[in-house]
Amino acid sequence: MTANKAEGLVLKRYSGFYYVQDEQYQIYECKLRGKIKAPVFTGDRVKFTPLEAGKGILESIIPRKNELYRPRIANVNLLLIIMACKQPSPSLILLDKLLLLASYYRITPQILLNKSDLPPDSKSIFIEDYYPQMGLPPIKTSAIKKTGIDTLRIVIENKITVFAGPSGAGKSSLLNALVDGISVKTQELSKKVERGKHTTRHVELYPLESGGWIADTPGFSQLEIPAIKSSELASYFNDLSSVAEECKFNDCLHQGEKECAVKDAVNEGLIAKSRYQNYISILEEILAKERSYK
Ligand SMILES: Nc1nc2c(ncn2[C@@H]2O[C@H](COP(=O)(O)OP(=O)(O)OP(=O)(O)O)[C@@H](O)[C@H]2O)c(=O)[nH]1
Ligand SMILES: [Zn+2]
Repeated sequence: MTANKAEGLVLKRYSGFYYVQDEQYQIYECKLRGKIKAPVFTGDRVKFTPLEAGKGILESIIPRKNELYRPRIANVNLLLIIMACKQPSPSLILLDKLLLLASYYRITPQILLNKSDLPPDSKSIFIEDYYPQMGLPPIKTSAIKKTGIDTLRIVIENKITVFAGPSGAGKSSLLNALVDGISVKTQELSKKVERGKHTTRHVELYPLESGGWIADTPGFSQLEIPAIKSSELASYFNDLSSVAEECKFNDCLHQGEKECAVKDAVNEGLIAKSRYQNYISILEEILAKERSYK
């Protein structure tokens, strides 16, 4: 029995069926083996038994690397954080929150600055200067001029990618540039994206012909801060955590304390003020939540 089992990736669930893509890019319409009780997510890697005529039986879920609940998707490899160089000006708080979420859910983040055909504004220049020091060099694209798209293709190759970013940054335009003239499936995606009509409940993965899958979802539509303790927040900020060890107090929150290495580093210009301010504003949100639970 086990000899003819195959491995595949769940692209979507639709009216009781799971659409599973195998390693040869064949798609099978699978029913669930009765004994599976745990919910199957889009993005799950599964074992299945192929049957005739593109049908199959989904047998088991291979353990997940990560899982998101809103949207519900498993095994995301890349969070593509899309900001425009200007129009709209990049949102640094959104960027830092998305980086925090990526780190919390153990998803590799990639910053992308779109609209590189326009002169960048000061925040965009800041992102290009500062974030590479944290190991986060942005890629630059112009969805309109079609520049940087090949670099983006390489970055997302063979990965499950979720797009995120403010309205107007160019997410739909980039998707359209990526899927330009490709398969029917992906053209459906670009149409869908244009209409901007997707529910977050049924996430669908679209295979790109150049390799990789893009989730049909705005990604982290809910920017709720996950259950991080106030004492752990700084550990998710690479630039803060690297100096936090030198704080006088082990439990320093880098807020009102005296002799805080983080605050010193901010005053010396080693840590960006915006990063520190965004840390403090998220910290205050978490502290307020913690107080309300007491
Ligand atoms: N100059 C320039 N304009 C762009 C570029 N990419 C997108 N735009 C324009 O920016 C506007 C917003 O682009 P969208 O692709 O709709 O942005 P979005 O991020 O999908 O926005 P939402 O659907 O609201 O989340 C449109 O008018 C695009 O034509 C670019 O690379 N350069
Ligand atoms: Zn401190």
